[in-house]
Amino acid sequence: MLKKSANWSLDPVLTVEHLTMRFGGLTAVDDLSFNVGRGDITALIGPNGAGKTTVFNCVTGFYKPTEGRIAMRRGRNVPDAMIDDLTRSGKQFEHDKEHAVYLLERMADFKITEVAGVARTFQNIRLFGGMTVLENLLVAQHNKLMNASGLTIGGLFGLPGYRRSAAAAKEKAIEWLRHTRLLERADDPASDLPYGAQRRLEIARAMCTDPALLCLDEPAAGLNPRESAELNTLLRYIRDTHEVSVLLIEHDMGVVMEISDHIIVLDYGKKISDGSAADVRDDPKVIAAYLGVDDEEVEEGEQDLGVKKAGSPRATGGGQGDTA
Ligand SMILES: Nc1ncnc2c1ncn2[C@@H]1O[C@H](COP(=O)(O)OP(=O)(O)OP(=O)(O)O)[C@@H](O)[C@H]1O
Repeated sequence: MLKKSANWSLDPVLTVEHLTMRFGGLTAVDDLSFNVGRGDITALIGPNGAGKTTVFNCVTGFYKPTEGRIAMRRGRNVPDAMIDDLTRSGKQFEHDKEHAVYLLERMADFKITEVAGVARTFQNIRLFGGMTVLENLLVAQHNKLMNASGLTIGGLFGLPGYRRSAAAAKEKAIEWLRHTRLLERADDPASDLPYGAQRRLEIARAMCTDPALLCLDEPAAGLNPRESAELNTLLRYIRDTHEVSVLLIEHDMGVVMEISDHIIVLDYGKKISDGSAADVRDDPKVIAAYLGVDDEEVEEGEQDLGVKKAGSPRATGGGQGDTA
């Protein structure tokens, strides 16, 4: 069952405003604004080259946007005024007793994960292949452990605080191995896992950093139908049980339409639709630009919509059959 309330306008966890990213003469993301609702699964979709990965890279600090504000909001109903005050202050983040705001465009990528609570997975799996499955999850918690050690050798060799944190890190890793059905493979090298299991391990690793927002870049790519169904169950579990908001890029429309509370559609770096799965599915702009019409019809649709090409060639066939 999909949730009905429009969390993205009532209580956003992420607010992206006027985001623009230029690479030389190419505008990959063009004055884009959208919200991600707290506790929602939000999908960012669009044809190949629409700018989805560039948006992800801006949100997670891999790119510094050319223009725009990206505000991560922790705590319920963060007042807009708090974000405006922070923007004027020139600081990266601010908090009071109930809320915290982080301006991600001002923060380094590691701080976005560690401090602002945004975790991500990649289109191309990036695990430590030579390490065991369990070690991959412990490494993800390295920073927390180093802090618990007091950053001293003495700490590493025996402070009770460090021992407690090490035990908690292992417990958390085992919990996520269980949720992702990888416990039996805990001692195997990560590179020995089949592809679908490596994708689940990436999600487990991201969850071990205790994120408030989990960003997944094509999590269903390369999965078979059974694995895609399992992914849906896992993402719902993460949303419902751990109160984590999820933002995903996905080409598999079966996955997107089934699990998304909210869908944002990009074409040539601009937002062309934004709403529930039903709203987006029935939107003629989306059908023209994305959902499997041939090139000629896409051209006509774009002319009708006045969508301006960014000057880059777009790969054809960026539909659901592409990567699934
Ligand atoms: N680092 C970069 N340097 C130059 N151009 C880039 C860079 N990254 C992305 N682009 C260009 O920006 C545009 C948007 O690319 P992006 O990868 O964000 O699209 P996408 O929607 O994620 O596509 P796909 O579905 O194929 O992954 C494309 O024209 C791409 O070639």
